[in-house]
Amino acid sequence: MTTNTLSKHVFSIEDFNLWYGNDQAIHQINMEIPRNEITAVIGPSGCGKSTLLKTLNRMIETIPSVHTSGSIKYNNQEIFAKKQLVEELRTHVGMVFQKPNPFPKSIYENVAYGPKIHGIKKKKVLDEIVEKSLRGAAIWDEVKDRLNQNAYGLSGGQQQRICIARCLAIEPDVILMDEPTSALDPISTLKIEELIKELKNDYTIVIVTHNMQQAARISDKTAFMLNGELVEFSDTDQLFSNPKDKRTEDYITGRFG
Ligand SMILES: Nc1ncnc2c1ncn2[C@@H]1O[C@H](COP(=O)(O)OP(=O)(O)OP(=O)(O)O)[C@@H](O)[C@H]1O
Repeated sequence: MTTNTLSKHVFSIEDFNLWYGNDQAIHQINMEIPRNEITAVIGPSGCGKSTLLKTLNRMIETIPSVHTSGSIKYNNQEIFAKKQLVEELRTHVGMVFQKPNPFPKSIYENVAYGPKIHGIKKKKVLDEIVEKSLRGAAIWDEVKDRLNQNAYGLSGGQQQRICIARCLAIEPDVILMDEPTSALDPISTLKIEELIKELKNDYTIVIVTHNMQQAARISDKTAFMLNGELVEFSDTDQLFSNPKDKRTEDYITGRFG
């Protein structure tokens, strides 16, 4: 897989279905995720948001009962193709989780971990990557004097920005975020939201959120899912002000969910 020629849509999802054993969790989804934009995925609990997100970097395959049909192309190449190496896909498509999950290591080691695994050994190069990534995650000034301290000593919001820095250190193309602020207080949430808006200059972001206001605040496009189906996928302004589907309208006006 090469990212030399970048497609307009990072992901093209066609007739995609997913089952956990006999239970179908995703039904016939068609969707194109635009490059350098923020796409939010919203919908009630259990509608399949996380499942869809975790499929995009094939994280879902860690669950043995999962099987799929249809096609998902990343940068014009089928992610399920036999020749596609999962590790390679995941260097292009990074992920940030709901709960900050730093390693029990120093701040520096958390960020240097990915580049080291990819064979970078020179201290000077690693130092540069660590600084650039921490700056990119808007946390450099807060931690620059304590890079050797354990990341567990940071607040939840700071830990989440360390996890974003860890993700940036592998120079991804896309960042998947699974409810990245749901474990954070309002001030940390705002900081992460500001950061996400800045990151879209350099990355494509797909974010799952329970929080409709958050989707409205930060995303360019919003996908509304219900019972494993993609009900509506539109520009965020349009989806919240003038939804095309009655089910979207009912959800965003709080009639269910
Ligand atoms: N590991 C699993 N094994 C079996 N079924 C699963 C598994 N994970 C999720 N499911 C089922 O798949 C469906 C979609 O779940 P998913 O977690 O993707 O929804 P979600 O919209 O992200 O929900 P939430 O907002 O509560 O996180 C649900 O019916 C769920 O019970």
